[in-house]
Amino acid sequence: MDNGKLSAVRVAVREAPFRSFLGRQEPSIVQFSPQAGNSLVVDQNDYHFDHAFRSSVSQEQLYDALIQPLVDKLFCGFQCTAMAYGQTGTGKSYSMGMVTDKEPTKEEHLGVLPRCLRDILDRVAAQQENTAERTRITASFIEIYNEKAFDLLSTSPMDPMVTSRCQSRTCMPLASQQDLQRLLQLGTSNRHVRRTNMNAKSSRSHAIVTIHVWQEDGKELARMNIVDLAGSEGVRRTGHEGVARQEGVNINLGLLSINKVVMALAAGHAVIPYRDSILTTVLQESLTSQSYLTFLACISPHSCDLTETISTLRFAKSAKRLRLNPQQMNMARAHQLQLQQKQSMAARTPHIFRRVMTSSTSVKRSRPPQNAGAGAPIQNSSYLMPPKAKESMPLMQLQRTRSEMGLTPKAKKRAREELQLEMGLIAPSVSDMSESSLVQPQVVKPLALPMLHLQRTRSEMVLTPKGERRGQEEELQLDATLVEPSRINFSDCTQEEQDSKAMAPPPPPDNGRRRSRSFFHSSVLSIPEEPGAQQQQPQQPMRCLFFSSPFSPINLQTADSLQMSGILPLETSVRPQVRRSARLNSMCNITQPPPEQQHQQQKNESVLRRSMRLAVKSEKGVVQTKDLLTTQISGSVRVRGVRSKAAATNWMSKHRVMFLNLLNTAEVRELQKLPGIGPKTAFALVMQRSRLGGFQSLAQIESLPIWAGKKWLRVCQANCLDP
Ligand SMILES: Nc1ncnc2c1ncn2[C@@H]1O[C@H](COP(=O)(O)OP(=O)(O)OP(=O)(O)O)[C@@H](O)[C@H]1O
Repeated sequence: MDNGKLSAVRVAVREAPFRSFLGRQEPSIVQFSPQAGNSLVVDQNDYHFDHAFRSSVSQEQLYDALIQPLVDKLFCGFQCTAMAYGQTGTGKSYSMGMVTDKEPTKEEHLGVLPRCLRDILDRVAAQQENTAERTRITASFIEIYNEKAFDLLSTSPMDPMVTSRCQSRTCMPLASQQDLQRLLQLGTSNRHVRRTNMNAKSSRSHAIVTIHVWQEDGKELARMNIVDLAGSEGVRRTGHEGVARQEGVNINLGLLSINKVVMALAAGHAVIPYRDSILTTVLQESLTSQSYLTFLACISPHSCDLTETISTLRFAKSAKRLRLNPQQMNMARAHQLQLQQKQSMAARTPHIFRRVMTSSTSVKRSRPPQNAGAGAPIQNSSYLMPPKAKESMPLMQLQRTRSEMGLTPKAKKRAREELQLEMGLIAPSVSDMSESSLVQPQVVKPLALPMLHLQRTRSEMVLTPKGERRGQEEELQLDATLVEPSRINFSDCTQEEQDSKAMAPPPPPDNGRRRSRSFFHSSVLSIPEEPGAQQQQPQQPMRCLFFSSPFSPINLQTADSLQMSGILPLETSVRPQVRRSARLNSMCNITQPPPEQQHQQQKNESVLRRSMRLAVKSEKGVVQTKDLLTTQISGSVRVRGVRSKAAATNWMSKHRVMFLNLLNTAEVRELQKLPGIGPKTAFALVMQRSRLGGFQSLAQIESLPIWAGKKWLRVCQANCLDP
């Protein structure tokens, strides 16, 4: 069966016969086009639908043209809904086959429901002849009356249903037409019906009969909803007062809400008002992307009903604009499961994003693996991230890149520092000490670096040449400061000495020059340093016991690095948090690593230093090395030419995929953290995603009607995407 041929939303109009009790025969206000069977003119307005049925159309013709294709879809595993809408007394219940008389209904008057069931039972019988598969058919019948849902097949049909979407309904097995007749009789006897000026047996409630097709193993293969909406009516025209009037008001409320939902969906609005009424809440599943939807708009030929007829046609017209993307129920379940898995994964990681995006100081570290002895070099720095965070690396990288965009230069620098910290490029800051006492010395993990480098390259693509130069300079300075890490030892000091060292008063202003836009202004690297102390320290090699590592950020600058970077020592101002962290950490009783580990650390240090030197020389053109490791370690060396273009293209395609994945999986609160996406847009995206059953491409997202003006362009720019 070709799934593509049948439009997901089909709209048909059926003209009702003249109401005999009105006692007049007048020309119909509806003119049908003699050529096309799908156009009509009412009040000089043209309307085009999938089908336009005259009053003379038979029930069978209507069924064959409109509903039979739905039954085909039902057996392909799709959820299908047929809904009759229109003014009271225009034949909705008649068309849908929801009326039961004491005498058996004549064959020609059988409506959609009995025909549909007959079709389904015939197919099931044919299927069972050919295969060993056993398929079960059941049906439920609920009504929505006065904004309350009632299970008409339950033992207490007068008690309103509790669950908002009426998921738990009484189902009756259907094996024959007699079963259906019993079901309809039971249901309609419990349904609210009243005599009105317009209809002797006017339905005062919206009725939904759902036929479920079950597989042998108890899985639901598909379902068909047959919806007979109560008729729209002018309260004055029905001549009702009291309870009946209130019924009319509630009927109109439900119809108005369904109207609003359809219009909002058709217009691609961000917020779909499903919750406006119980009717739309119950029908929510059928009015989203999951279902094949068929509307039958029933209209009156009488001129006195012109207003209602035009209103019904307007509704049908807006329904025609709906674009749905039905999914097979089993596939939808699999997709739903997949989505749930992804969402739960994403839900575990926002704390990581938040830290990278909003933290201006430190990145917390997790405990290293148990087998890593104190002070032992850890070959894989990825342990810095919690295991759950490692699962979601692509998302994190996306967020990081994103976090760099749209930030102030200072915040961007901090983000980069944090990124480097996570990648194990630099040692933890003093402000991390309270938590980082458990962190072991690290070796730069080369494999973790290409992404970082590409992210930088990308992030610089949107910078001005000046900004780019400044970024490079700053990175170079950062790299240079990393080359020569030195040590400090608080362990040999008493508490007072430690405090006095840490809280030394700032020197006079002429003691050093402060860089106004330096990395060192962030708490990660804003480490006080006395020029004199630099010479004294090497005499007695000291080790930062808080990290059991020589890569202490306490004193990262040396004469060499200063020479390279051109950075003068910072004045010895000490930030309060540094002092506090130092005090706290000095209280921790951490033992000094054994000599062999110290030796290993020194070796690591020298390897890092050499790599950095090479990288810096390469930047200056002294060493034309293609050593990727060197290039990556420098962080500031730009790969130019063809290779850089290819890398950028590669990066962009990966980035686009990651971005699309994120939009397909993230929840509203995660989406709204993305640059350029606010809470409303995030909500709109999630609604559209649920409507469409997931986004296929960024182009599809771009075409959504939720982007006003150049909003999408701005989102792309803010997220490093090619628009
Ligand atoms: N196409 C038709 N052919 C024959 N009889 C029809 C047709 N359409 C409607 N009727 C008759 O008109 C009467 C009203 O129809 P019906 O109850 O289906 O209207 P309705 O739109 O469901 O009204 P309400 O919204 O008030 O329930 C019924 O007696 C029905 O048999």
